[in-house]
Amino acid sequence: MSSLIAPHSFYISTSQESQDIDARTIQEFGIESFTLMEVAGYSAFRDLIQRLQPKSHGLFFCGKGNNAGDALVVARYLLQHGFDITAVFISGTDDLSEDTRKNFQLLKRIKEANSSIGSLTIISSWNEFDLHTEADFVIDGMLGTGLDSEVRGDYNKAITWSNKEELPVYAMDIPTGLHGDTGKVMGNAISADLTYSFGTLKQGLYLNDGPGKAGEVIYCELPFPNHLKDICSAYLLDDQYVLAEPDRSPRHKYEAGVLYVVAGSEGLTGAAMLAAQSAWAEGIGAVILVCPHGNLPIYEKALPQIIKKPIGERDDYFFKEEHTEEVIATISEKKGKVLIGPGLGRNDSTIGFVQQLLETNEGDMLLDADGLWCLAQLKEWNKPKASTWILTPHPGELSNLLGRSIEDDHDRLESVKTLSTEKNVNILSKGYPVILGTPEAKAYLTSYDTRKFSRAGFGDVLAGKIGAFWSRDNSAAKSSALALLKGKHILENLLKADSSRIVEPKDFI
Ligand SMILES: NC(=O)C1=CN([C@@H]2O[C@H](COP(=O)(O)OP(=O)(O)OC[C@H]3O[C@@H](n4cnc5c(N)ncnc54)[C@H](O)[C@@H]3O)[C@@H](O)[C@H]2O)[C@@H](O)CC1
Ligand SMILES: [K+]
Repeated sequence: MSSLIAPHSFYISTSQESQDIDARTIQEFGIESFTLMEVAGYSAFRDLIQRLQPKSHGLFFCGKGNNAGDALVVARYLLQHGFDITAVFISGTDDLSEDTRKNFQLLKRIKEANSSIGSLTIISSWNEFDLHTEADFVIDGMLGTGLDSEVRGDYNKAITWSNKEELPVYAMDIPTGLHGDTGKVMGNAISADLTYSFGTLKQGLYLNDGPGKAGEVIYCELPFPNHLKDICSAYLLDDQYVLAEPDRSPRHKYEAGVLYVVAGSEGLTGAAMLAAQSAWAEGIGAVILVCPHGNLPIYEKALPQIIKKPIGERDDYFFKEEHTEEVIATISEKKGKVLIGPGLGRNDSTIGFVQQLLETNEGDMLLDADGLWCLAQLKEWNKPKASTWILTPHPGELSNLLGRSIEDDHDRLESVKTLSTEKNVNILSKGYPVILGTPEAKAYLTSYDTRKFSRAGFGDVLAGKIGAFWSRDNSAAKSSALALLKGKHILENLLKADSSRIVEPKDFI
C-alpha cells in the first residue's frame, strides 16, 4: 500500500526543532555555524539576484542575532555584484552575535579592499536612519527563530515604516514579528513578498497570519545531516512526492476500486449525489450508493452510472436503527471502502443507526459531515481495531469531536496530531491550511489557498474523491493527499482561465 514519504525539502519545523538540528549539526558533525550562515545567505543571494534589478539599492534591516548575519552574507554578495547596500542596525553594532559580527567585519573589509564595487552605508540605529532614503528593496534580517516576545522598541518602528513603503520585502527565514511556531503576529510583523526559509520550512509560515505575512516561501537547503531532521513531524504537502508513485493499473472493474457511499436523506439528496459523482469521475470500478429506499426515484433519474442499493421500505426517507444489519450486509458484498455521512441528516434514529454501524462494522470507513456529527454525540468512541478510519472535519466538527472550541490554526494543528494519534485515525482537518493528521503523529499541511472551497458542497466532492483514491489501494493518508492536490490543480486551471471566477462544487466533478 503506497504511503506518504516527504523529501527533506518539505519538512516543517518549529523554532526549537530547527535550533536543535542546527546545534547537533555543529556539535556532532563539526560543520561550523559560520558555514551554515554562509550557505544560508549564499542560497538566498542565488535566488535574489535573478529577481532584482541589476545594481539597484537595497536596505538591509538587521537585528543583532544570527538572522542579521544571514542578511549580511546576502549584502556581501550583492555588493560585489555592484549593488548599493545600506545596512541599518536596529539594536546598534556593539552587541552582535559572534557570527554576525564576523560577517559585519567581512562586509566592511570587502568594501575597503574594492572601491569599484557598490556603495556601503552603515547606520547604527533606527534614529539615524533617514526615513526618506530612496531604495529599491528591503532585506529583513531583524528577527528570525530567536523572537521570544512581542516585538520591542525600534523593531516596531522599522516594521511599521517598511509596511507603509511600497518596496518589495525579502525576509530571511521568517518575517520579523511573525512567531515561528504559531504563525501569529507578535504585536507587529513585517509584510514580506518572499521569505527564504533556511534548513527546514518554519511552521509559522503556514499557520494563522503566516501565509499573509510571508508571501512566497522559498526553501534554502543547509548542510544538515538528513537524519537530524527526523525530529520534525510536519510536512508540506506537494505533488513532487505525492504523485511520484503511479496508481496500480486495474484488471477488473471491481479491482479498479469499489466505493460504497452511505448517504442522503429527504431534502439532502444533493450531498449524496455530489459525493457519488465526484468519486465516479475518478474512474474507479464502481460507486455504490446505499440509500433509504424512499429516495431511490431521485437517484434513478440523476445518477444513471451509479449502482443504487435501496435500504428498508419504500416509505423510508432517512436511515434508521433497524437498517443497520441490512446496510452492513450490503457494504460487505464486495471488497471496498465506505464513505458515510453526506446529507444523512440528524434524525435521532439516524444517529442511532450511524453509531451502531461505527461500532460494529469492521471495514474501512471515511466519515464526513453528518457522519461526524453522529460520532461526536458519543461520549466515548473508538474505531474497531481492524479497520482504518478517515475523518474529514471542518473546524466546527473538529471542535465537536474534541469537546472544546479550537482557538486558532496552531491549536488546530496540535489537536489534530493528538487526536489522530490517540484514536489511531487519519484526520483531514479542513481550513486554511488543510491539516492532514495520521495515526503516527505526522501532519501534512497544504500551502495553497483553500478558502475558495468553503462553500456548501465542496466537502461532499472532496469526500467522494478521497473515497475514490482510497478504494484503489492507496493508503488513507495518500488518498487524502491525492484528493487535495486534485482540487488544487482543478482550481489552478479554472483561475488561469479567469482569475476572478467563483468556483462551484460541480466544477470539480
Ligand atoms: N538552522 C538554523 O538555526 C540557522 C539559523 N540561522 C539564522 O539564525 C536565526 C536565528 O538566530 P538567533 O537565534 O540569533 O535569533 P534572531 O536573530 O532571530 O534574534 C535573536 C535576537 O533578537 C532579540 N529579540 C528576541 N525577541 C525580540 C523581540 N520581541 N523584540 C526585539 N528583539 C528581540 C534577542 O534578544 C536576540 O538578541 C534564524 O532565524 C536564521 O535566520 C542561519 O544563520 C543558519 C542556520
Ligand atoms: K527576518
